[in-house]
Amino acid sequence: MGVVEKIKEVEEEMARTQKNKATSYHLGLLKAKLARYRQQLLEPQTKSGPAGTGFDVQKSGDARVALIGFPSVGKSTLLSKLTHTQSESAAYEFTTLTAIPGVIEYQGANIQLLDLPGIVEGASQGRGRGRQDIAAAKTADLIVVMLDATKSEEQRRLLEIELDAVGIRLNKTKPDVVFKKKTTGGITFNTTVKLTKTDEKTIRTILAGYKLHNCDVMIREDITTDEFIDVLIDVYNKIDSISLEMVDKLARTPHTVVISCEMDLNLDYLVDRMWEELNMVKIYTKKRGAHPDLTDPVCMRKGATIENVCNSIHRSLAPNFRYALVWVSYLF
Ligand SMILES: Nc1nc2c(ncn2[C@@H]2O[C@H](COP(=O)(O)OP(=O)(O)OP(=O)(O)O)[C@@H](O)[C@H]2O)c(=O)[nH]1
Ligand SMILES: [K+]
Ligand SMILES: [Mg+2]
Repeated sequence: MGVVEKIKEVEEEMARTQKNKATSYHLGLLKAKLARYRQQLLEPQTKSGPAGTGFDVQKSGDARVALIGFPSVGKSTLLSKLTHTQSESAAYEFTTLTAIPGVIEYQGANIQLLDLPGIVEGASQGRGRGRQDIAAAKTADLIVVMLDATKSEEQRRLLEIELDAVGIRLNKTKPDVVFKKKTTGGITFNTTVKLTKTDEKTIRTILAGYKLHNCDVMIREDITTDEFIDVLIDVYNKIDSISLEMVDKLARTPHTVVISCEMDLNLDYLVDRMWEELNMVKIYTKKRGAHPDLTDPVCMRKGATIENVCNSIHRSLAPNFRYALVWVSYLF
């Protein structure tokens, strides 16, 4: 049985299983199993072609944002607008066949933007370049899901199905969960509210499914098991071609940004929103007795440790590290 069939089987069993206190542990196990299979689905297949087909783009900069969506929604046009890289765009589908990286310079940070080939229906089951697309998206700190404002709402549902099949959830509010990976120490689990829709055992099972054995988890909201994952923004492009009423309606949808690449509408706002969602902090290093160099920050995601900062400067720094003085300013 292939992985896709196994996933189907588990999903069916989950659908058959009534959700209640007595079954929640069993459902958690199934969920972890699903997570494992999904991960397998994302692992590169050796027989699917020569290595280095353009998807192994080296991570660079301070964070990575992946552009994902159906063909011809304007992903490449956006990359060419926001970065110095030109990615070919055209009116026909599948213009882009590999991952094209560009760099957005913002507030002293370099954000890598990845333009990806269009996703096809069935991508999650290995059709088209979907597998590589999704694998690349999974390496990103933020996924921008791009949609065509001139197309029907159906596209969103179809894309949702593809992304959901690999554990990427579309347009869900980011739950108030703080999650920190560690190298040792096991899992510490804390909640500030009573969990009524999931429980510690289930979440531990899910973490194990993702091979996360050492991390701190702090949950500050009564989440469901499903909400335990992902960060993304939905972007509707081509608003130059729809009615104002329609633009207004789309713009009011939560976690949604409306833009027009062609008419340069709202692109700055999109970058602001990416930055916000990425939760970046700027760290300025300084020498004793000297002012910090405010032109050249080290940019990290919120929650980064001093060790992460050291490693981002130079690999030799952390082993010889003794102490750090840290000043925090909330005035950005
Ligand atoms: N009206 C309008 N057309 C746009 C806009 N942005 C892009 N387009 C057009 O949409 C078509 C597809 O753009 P691409 O950037 O190639 O789209 P893509 O998503 O990269 O497509 P694939 O690489 O084939 O998946 C081109 O003809 C663009 O000129 C926009 O804001 N408004
Ligand atoms: K295209
Ligand atoms: Mg393209």
